[in-house]
Amino acid sequence: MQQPPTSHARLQAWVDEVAALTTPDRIVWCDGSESEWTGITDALVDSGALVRLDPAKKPNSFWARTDPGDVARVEERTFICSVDEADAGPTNNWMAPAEMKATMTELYRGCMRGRTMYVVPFCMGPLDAPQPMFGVELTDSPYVVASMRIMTRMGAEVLSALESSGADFVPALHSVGAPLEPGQQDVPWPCNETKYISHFPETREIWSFGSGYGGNSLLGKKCYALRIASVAARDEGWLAEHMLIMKLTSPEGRVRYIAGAFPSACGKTNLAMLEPTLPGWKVETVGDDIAWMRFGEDGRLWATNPEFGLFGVAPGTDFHTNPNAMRTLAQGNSIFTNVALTDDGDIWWEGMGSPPAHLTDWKNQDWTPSSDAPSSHPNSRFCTPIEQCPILAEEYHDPRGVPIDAILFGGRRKTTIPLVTEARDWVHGVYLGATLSSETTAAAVGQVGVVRRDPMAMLPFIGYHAGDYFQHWIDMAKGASGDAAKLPKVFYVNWFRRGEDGRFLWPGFGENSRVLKWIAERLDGRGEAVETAIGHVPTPDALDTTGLDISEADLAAALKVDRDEWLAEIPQVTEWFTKFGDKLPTVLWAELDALRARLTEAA
Ligand SMILES: Nc1nc2c(ncn2[C@@H]2O[C@H](COP(=O)(O)OP(=O)(O)OP(=O)(O)O)[C@@H](O)[C@H]2O)c(=O)[nH]1
Ligand SMILES: O=C([O-])CC(=O)C(=O)O
Ligand SMILES: [Mn+2]
Repeated sequence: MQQPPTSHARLQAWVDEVAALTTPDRIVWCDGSESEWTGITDALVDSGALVRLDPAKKPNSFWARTDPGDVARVEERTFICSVDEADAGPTNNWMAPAEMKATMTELYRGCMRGRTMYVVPFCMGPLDAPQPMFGVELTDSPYVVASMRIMTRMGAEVLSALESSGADFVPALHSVGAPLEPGQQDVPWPCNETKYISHFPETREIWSFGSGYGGNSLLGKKCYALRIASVAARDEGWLAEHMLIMKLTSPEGRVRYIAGAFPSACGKTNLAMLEPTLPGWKVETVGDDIAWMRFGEDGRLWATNPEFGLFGVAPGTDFHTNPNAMRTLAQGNSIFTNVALTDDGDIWWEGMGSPPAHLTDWKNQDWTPSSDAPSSHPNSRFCTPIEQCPILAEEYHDPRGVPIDAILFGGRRKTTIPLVTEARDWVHGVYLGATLSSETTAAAVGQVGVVRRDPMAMLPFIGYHAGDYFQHWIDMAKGASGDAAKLPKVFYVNWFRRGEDGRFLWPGFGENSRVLKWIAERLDGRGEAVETAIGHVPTPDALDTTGLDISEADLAAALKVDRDEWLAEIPQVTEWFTKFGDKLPTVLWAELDALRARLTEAA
């Protein structure tokens, strides 16, 4: 008798059960090998789903176009299916697990007909971690398999580690929801108008249906490493956060590790890969999107990046803004989705220098610089191996991670929020995170540019009640062996404040190193600041602006604490906090009261 593909009984039973429900033509157990990648990408090229880029320009790289209706995360269709509705809280969509499973089971029935079901064993974080974080994704999308090979550690090694440890894994089921009838011609981007991105926090399961877009389909990323992991983190006393992690070294050689939470498409990848304009300063990348943070034996908060690749916003990325991303991509082995294709087999997007005379746009139409619409979707993405990043920190590979000195919160705000503010203490820092606001971006389906609260940049990713999440953050102070000095210092940044003429006041990108320098000085107990009603803000002189082309007026406007703008925030924050009822930690109400009092006193 033939050996079953795995000795892991629970995995085998689940694969059999899903196959019986979804009825794929065949099942492939992915080993993650080079030859498997070649086979999958060759087949996608043959079917027209991918276009191979010119190997002289981007070796082993591909251009993908989605269905125009499947370009971003679908927050309206994302569900936290806790047993008790109250556990999902006011910021999540909820459906009872049994009801969701009944609904989705009918959608899944026969949904892989005519397709291959791939079994993708993956591990979030290093495989040699003390407790490797396993998952297995079942998917009928070869695009997802290829992308998962870039974004996670996956394949035979993971499966054998899973088998030999007998460890548990997060089962993550994905289907594009587009069965093929015999003889039916496939489309380049199969998907379904009906979409569900469902999470079952108690049983740690993920069910995704109808979308092939990365944020909805690469289930190790947002679904596992944020939504499911945030629940595990609450239960076990750690944090799963939407954060970049960077290593910052001063000219004197002093190393600081900084984590930063900015909402989707608000600058994490760019800050994580920053090339400082200040001489002698060095930035190295540990992570660009997700941080898992646990207390070490030393009482400090240590962060790891569970991912293996970068799934970054393409538009705006070029040699001036993010040279290290360009160098990463130049090495190839990447998938570009919804960008434009040049006539000579390379990729292009808005922000990458002056446009060529002709392109094929993300909708596969001819495009010229006189075209009305952009050539690339604003949420077009590159998917590329993080190990190709030329400034990857060696600590990336260390399962212990790095001890975090500072946490930055930041959003995209035209007004109100100064370039940088240091929190007064940990609880005030949690208040800043809990009230973080940002203009919406193209990373999620819906209106762009609307200011909304996005607490800790986790609004779409908290897998439970956000009020409990705030309390969990406050309780982290107890985890630092009671020694508050060991907690990271919290800062609030805004690279996106604008002048009355609509210009960005601050040049951003590599120039953000000047703000990082001030933060490092504050960590050293140096750095000039004024104590304002909202926290400690640098004096214009305290920022190193040597060689920077910025007017005094713009710098002052970027740093300004405008009392009226801040007073106008108070009723909005009150309304926001009221949503959480008695789940809102009372210390956060106290922070709001204290802020109001300070603002009024300052009058
Ligand atoms: N003006 C300005 N724009 C920036 C800055 N940093 C990033 N951006 C732009 O903001 C957009 C998104 O930046 P990313 O760094 O990809 O955002 P992210 O936070 O990693 O986003 P997700 O991958 O969606 O979580 C890009 O178009 C960038 O060019 C900055 O300092 N100033
Ligand atoms: O998940 C995605 O599609 C990309 C991402 O990082 C985000 O939206 O924050
Ligand atoms: Mn993200």
